[in-house]
Amino acid sequence: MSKVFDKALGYFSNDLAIDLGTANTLVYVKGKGIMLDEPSVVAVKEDSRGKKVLAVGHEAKKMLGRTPGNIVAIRPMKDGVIADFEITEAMLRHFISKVHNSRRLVRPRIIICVPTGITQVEKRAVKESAQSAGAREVYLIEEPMAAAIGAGLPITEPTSNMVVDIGGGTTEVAVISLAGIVYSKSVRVGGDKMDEAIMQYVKRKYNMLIGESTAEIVKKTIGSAFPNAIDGSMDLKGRDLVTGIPQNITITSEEVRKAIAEQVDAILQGVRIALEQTPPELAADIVDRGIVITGGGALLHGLDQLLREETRLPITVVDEPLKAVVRGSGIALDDLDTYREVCVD
Ligand SMILES: Nc1ncnc2c1ncn2[C@@H]1O[C@H](COP(=O)(O)OP(=O)(O)OP(=O)(O)O)[C@@H](O)[C@H]1O
Repeated sequence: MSKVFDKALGYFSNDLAIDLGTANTLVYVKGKGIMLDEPSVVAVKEDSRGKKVLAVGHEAKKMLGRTPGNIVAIRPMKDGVIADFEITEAMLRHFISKVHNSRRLVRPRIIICVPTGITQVEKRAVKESAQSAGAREVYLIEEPMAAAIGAGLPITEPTSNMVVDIGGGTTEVAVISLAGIVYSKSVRVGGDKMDEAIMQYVKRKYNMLIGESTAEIVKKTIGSAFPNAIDGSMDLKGRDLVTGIPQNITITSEEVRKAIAEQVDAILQGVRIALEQTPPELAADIVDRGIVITGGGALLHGLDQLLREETRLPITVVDEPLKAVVRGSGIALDDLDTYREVCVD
């Protein structure tokens, strides 16, 4: 294991950058790269003695919707912020010890990403959660800033860049110039609400219940934001709500596109409002440079086409959009002296 010498403390330390997302948590270890990429899910057993964590990450996600009575699979982050403090801390502690191979090292410095729209109380919750999980110092970086750094945009130059980061719980639209966020808008709509909309559609149209993991697979496989961006269908198994008997249905990409249209439209509205409210000098840069889209939602078929059609601007999907935020936070961690100014209190 390569380690980085911490001059200030005279120890070897393994500092971390964490993208603590609603859907996924990714961890970058200084000097090593992205060492963990797991769903933000924790399986918890609850009895008279209290709560016990049974599984975290991939293992816990497999249990979603399949758990017996006293075991629940919890997603402790909701809409980009901590919904369950205790479970978030347990999840962070588990992930930190996993990347450190359970070795006791000097307590790490941690950069952790937060959405732009969150309150001071919510920021404090993230900091305290990371401290309780073992951090000695915690720096916060806003997700679109991290995404912009991860996308290789020239964030310190006096030119503006627009980033749209579409995650599980939130969509963040930000205009960045001279190492600061000049304008930002956070919409609490992302991939999770699309999954819910697919579940609702199947329930309404076919009288059938499907789980959120199935809805997510449908979205990723045949979901789209633009007509004819993908053509196909999927067979789904579920339970008939009336008879209670397992049944099969076939759902088409066109049906899925319509089912998630409201959520896609909310994202588009967020981008439109951001463009309208961006100061004119900065807007001129955006006309030239266009918009960069990041986050898992950027992978939705045809979303780039839709944004191109509706805004008439150049749209670029960043490479490996699910990793842009953690990549950017990692770059900031590797050169904290330069990037400290982009961190927020
Ligand atoms: N190929 C794909 N097509 C459509 N959506 C996808 C695809 N791959 C991943 N997603 C969606 O992207 C979302 C996860 O993205 P990401 O990991 O960037 O979010 P997050 O950082 O966990 O959430 P947030 O930023 O809201 O806290 C999920 O809703 C997931 O279903």
